Amino acid sequence: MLKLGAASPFVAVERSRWSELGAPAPPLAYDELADLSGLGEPVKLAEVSDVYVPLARLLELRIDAARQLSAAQGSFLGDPSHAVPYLIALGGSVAVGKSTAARVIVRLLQLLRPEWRVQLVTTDGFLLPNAALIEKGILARKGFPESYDRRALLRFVADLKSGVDEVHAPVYSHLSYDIVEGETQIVDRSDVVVLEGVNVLQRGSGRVYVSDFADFALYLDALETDVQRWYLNRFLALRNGAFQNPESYFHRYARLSDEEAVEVASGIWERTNRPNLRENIKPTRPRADLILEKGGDHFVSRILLRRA
Ligand SMILES: Nc1ncnc2c1ncn2[C@@H]1O[C@H](COP(=O)(O)OP(=O)(O)O)[C@@H](O)[C@H]1O
Ligand SMILES: CC(C)(COP(=O)(O)O)[C@@H](O)C(=O)NCCC(=O)O
Repeated sequence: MLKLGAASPFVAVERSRWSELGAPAPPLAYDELADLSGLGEPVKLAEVSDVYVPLARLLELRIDAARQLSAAQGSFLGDPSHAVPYLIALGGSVAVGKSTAARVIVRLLQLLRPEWRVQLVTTDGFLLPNAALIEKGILARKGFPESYDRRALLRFVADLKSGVDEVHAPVYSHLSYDIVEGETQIVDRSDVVVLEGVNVLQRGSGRVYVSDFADFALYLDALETDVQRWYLNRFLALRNGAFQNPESYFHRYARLSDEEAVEVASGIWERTNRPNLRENIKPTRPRADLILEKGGDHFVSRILLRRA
């Protein structure tokens, strides 16, 4: 392990050392991995066994320890505690690979502990509907802090962590590029919830933040030029796939040439996602408990872990 200097709260673990932790790997077939992956290349099996399996083992250890602590404190207080879900927050830029990593982590936790109910929630469900963003003149700032119903998101995590039996999250569609009216995701009887989104580690002007309710916070990091490339590639893949659907908000981009599509996506990146990364997302990195640093090939090269 590498010390990052006396003032750093993190220790750095090189991939080679990290990959030796927490073996053996639970069985995860290539086909299943392809299903869990996003639009691009499937996540490599080596990436799962070297990076995500040790991560899932570490999370398993921390979840067990948190449960023991909660039970011990409950018996000290003479108040057997009502089990509440363990909340894992996963933040990072648009297109850095959060949804992909979150799906892999959820699946590995399910394989490691089949008795646990593990659910995935994405914060895009808490975006304001397009009509409200248009009214406020901030449609081009989708993903910025003010584009979310922050109070509803805070309420959601507060309810979850205070043991409310059934909590509802609104649902966002990347196809219609809008909130799906009347649809909700039910989170109930969960042992573990992974909450993924650009904003999970952000703080506003309030006194309480989403991260106050997170038991463990992950930040997925990469060079901005790499993330931009992944964003453009995903946009090109969407143009060949989802955008062809007439229901898609971006259907008007379905017939763009490669060059035109890159120009449109670069514009969205430069006007919206890059400034959001610089102003609102990257500054949350030091709040994480664990940072995964990815190289240009999506491989995690280094892990920074907050000292326990
Ligand atoms: N580990 C990985 N290996 C290969 N490709 C990946 C990996 N993680 C993400 N990607 C690709 O990068 C793009 C962005 O990933 P995604 O999970 O959609 O990002 P986010 O949820 O952060 O916006 C997608 O096209 C996805 O297929
Ligand atoms: C809705 C999002 C902010 C969600 O980001 P996520 O947390 O899923 O990475 C993003 O997908 C988005 O739509 N950004 C707006 C600009 C764009 O179309 O890329």
